[in-house]
Amino acid sequence: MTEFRSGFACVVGRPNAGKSTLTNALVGQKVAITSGRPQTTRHTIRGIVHREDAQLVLVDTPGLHRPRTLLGERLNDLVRDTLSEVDVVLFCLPADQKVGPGDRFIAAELARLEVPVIAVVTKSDVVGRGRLAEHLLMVSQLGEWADIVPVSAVEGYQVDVLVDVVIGHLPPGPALYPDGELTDEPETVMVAELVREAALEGVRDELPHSLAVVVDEIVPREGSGSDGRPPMLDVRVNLFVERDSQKAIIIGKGGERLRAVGTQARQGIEALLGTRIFLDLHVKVAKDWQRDPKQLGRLGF
Ligand SMILES: Nc1nc2c(ncn2[C@@H]2O[C@H](COP(=O)(O)OP(=O)(O)OP(=O)(O)O)[C@@H](O)[C@H]2O)c(=O)[nH]1
Repeated sequence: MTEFRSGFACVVGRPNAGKSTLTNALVGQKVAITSGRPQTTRHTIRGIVHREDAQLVLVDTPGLHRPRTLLGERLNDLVRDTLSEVDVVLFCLPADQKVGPGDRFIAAELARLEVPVIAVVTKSDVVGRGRLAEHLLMVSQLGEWADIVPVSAVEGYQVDVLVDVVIGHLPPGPALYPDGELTDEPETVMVAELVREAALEGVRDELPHSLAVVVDEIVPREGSGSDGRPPMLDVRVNLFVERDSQKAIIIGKGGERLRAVGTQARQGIEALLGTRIFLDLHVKVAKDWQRDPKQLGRLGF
């Protein structure tokens, strides 16, 4: 049995180099779920690659992710810190563009690090073999790379090879994060809290005590995310009240109030999850749920 490996990587490269598309191809659909979630690392997690034998956590590099500013300035200490804290750096160099001053600038900065850097030649599907070979040669002369891997994130070409190569550079260690979307307790609790807050805005009386909000599921919308943007998420939430009269209050005349609740909650949830969502709210009556142990359990109390 091979030893389990885990660690952090970040993807760098000049604007339009294919960083986001590559990140999404590496992590499949999980990127949106994990984006914007600060955890034990103080860096924002862009996605997690879960495998039988390894876990790779892709983190954002402040500044290098907005390389337009980078080209004008020196890399600041923060960026250098981040880059020296990860286990491996993926440097994207698009095959359809000549190695230019922007790439040389980043290469020079990366040369100062101790961390292994993998040169990833992105978009190899858009050029012929001759051009690709030429580009690989130019890239190999640009610096000291731990590996050079040509990929096409759009066609999925060599993405698995790249994952193997990256994991080869990770230290042995246990998984850092749980597998599976909904195991992330704090996130679903926060989503429920945002809905609850919106639903209770302007209402008084006993309703606050009678309302239980439960996140049913958070799943990526099928087919979304192929454009390089984080996938859109379907967020389904149940609002449990104790009486029909309370249900009527939450829903409002012609559903007007529930729509307003949805609009308000959606803004907060999108900011939290860092992606577009479709928020599906269902109001249900669970009679006297507060006094019923079975129901309490089901509602997460
Ligand atoms: N044909 C092809 N196009 C690609 C590939 N990867 C990315 N692209 C396209 O290249 C463009 C830039 O890709 P992004 O992933 O947004 O690049 P980025 O480096 O994240 O860009 P910035 O956010 O500006 O730094 C998009 O139009 C992608 O669709 C690829 O493997 N093949």
